[in-house]
Amino acid sequence: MDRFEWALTDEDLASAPAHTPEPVELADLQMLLAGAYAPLDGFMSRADCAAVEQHGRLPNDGVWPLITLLIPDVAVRPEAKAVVLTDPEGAPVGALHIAERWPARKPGHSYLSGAVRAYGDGGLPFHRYRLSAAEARHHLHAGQTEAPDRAGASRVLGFYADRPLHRPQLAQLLHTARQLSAQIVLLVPVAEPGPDGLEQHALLRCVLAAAERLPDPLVVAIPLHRREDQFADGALRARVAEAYGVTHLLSTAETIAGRGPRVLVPRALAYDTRDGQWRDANDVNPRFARLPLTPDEIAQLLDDGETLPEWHTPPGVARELAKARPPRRQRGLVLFFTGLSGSGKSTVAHGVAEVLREEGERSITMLDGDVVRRELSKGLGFGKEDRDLNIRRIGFVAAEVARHGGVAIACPIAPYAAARAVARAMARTAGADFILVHVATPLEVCEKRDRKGLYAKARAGLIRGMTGIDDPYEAPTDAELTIDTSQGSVEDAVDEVLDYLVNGSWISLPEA
Ligand SMILES: Nc1ncnc2c1ncn2[C@@H]1O[C@H](COP(=O)(O)OS(=O)(=O)O)[C@@H](OP(=O)(O)O)[C@H]1O
Ligand SMILES: Nc1ncnc2c1ncn2[C@@H]1O[C@H](COP(=O)(O)OP(=O)(O)O)[C@@H](O)[C@H]1O
Repeated sequence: MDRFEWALTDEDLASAPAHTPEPVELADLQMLLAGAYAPLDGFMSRADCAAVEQHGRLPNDGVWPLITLLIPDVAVRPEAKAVVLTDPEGAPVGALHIAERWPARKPGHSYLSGAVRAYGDGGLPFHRYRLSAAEARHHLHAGQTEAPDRAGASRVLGFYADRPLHRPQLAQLLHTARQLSAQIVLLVPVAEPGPDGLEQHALLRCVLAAAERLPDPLVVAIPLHRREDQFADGALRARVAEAYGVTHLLSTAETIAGRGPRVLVPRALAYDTRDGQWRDANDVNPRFARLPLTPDEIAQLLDDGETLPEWHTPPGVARELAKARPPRRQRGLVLFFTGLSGSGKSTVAHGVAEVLREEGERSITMLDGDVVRRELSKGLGFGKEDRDLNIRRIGFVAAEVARHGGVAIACPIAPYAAARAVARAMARTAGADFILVHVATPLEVCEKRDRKGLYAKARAGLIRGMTGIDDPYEAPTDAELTIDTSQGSVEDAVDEVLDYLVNGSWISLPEA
């Protein structure tokens, strides 16, 4: 592994170009700064990258994913000695002393390697829980109450809390910590929403509520980002845990390889209704056993507005989860119609909005095509880039509406799947639901309707780039609902959408 030198002056940094890295790179930077990737002290060198790509590991070291920084050449000129790395708001987080630069496969881009240092005050949410590896080890050392074991080392039991802890996980942790006489460290990954989509602050609050039930645990927020590769993720988790002083890792991950803490696979527990204890599932008479709820069962209870049962979830955790995932009736919702011009998106969307307004339970924001193009996307055309930008803007506004519990109804053509996926992701990140309705009326019918005469003009060659004629429409494969307005009345189409919303508990309507 290459070790890097840091030899930059304040003037070097003051005149260095700035660049906002991708979220994974920014998370890696923060991990490097926290000493969480020790012994790695900077973005990987070219030789290290080659080793990882070929063998999945660094020379004389264990399994590693690539820890790289890719920059556009225009952002950082070849003669630059350093680059200041900023968070998405532009606040500096760290600086890189460029040791090496080599061209990437992506045209116009290069990789940079070298040592990193903290710089500026950006990128520090979860401040109180963001301990560096050294601070965590110091804290654990100071908090040692148990005598060191025979080998002279004290034990630290680590657990990655990327989901809220319920009673079974708490029981497993307590049991294992007692057996080992170990202190407990809860590592909460906060670089991105959890695997079930739980927003990071909500996750941390859930973990803190659960932590009250453990004996003096150390809760650490770490900016660890998942990769595509589960194997590399597992290895990285073990390595980071080790850097934070963990000697034993309670983990369900199948693939934690190589060196690092001892990985303990927890026993399956069941709740014994006779005495209210969680114990080894094999030791509970099946007649009196309740198994832990699955993530899907928990999600269903929350969607329906049920309180999570006390035998399974401490009330403090249940309260936090109910706030983070309110019942669908109160949760923000983006209802996104897509389809060809004239397919009926606008007519059906307005029909649905009208019923919801009459009902009066929810606040409705209509992002109508014409209004959006006038107010939000004025000046944009119908080339791919402009259409994508239009959908991105709609997705952003819709997600903000939904973040605060509102219902946003949008009805653009949105011909490109990737742009629709961006809108979906923005809604999810805002803690809202996203329902894609494909208004799949056949082109011939849309063309016959031709309310604005655009199809006729397109056929006559008077306008270009008309969706469905000489511009693409990528039919969704991920629509929650598909309707065809060539069959049936407007009312039928509106009812189809309303039925879907009622059946999924997003709304309730009085019986007709
Ligand atoms: N070239 C071309 N292709 C498609 N549509 C065109 C075009 N030029 C203008 N129009 C009119 O603009 C409306 C579509 O705008 P959108 O904002 O929904 O389009 S997109 O989602 O950004 O692709 C669309 O309105 P709707 O009929 O309500 O869909 C058209 O009337
Ligand atoms: N079942 C139906 N659902 C929706 N629209 C219908 C239906 N039957 C006929 N139409 C007509 O089709 C046209 C659809 O236009 P519009 O809603 O503006 O489409 P879009 O927003 O997709 O461009 C309207 O004139 C509407 O009255």
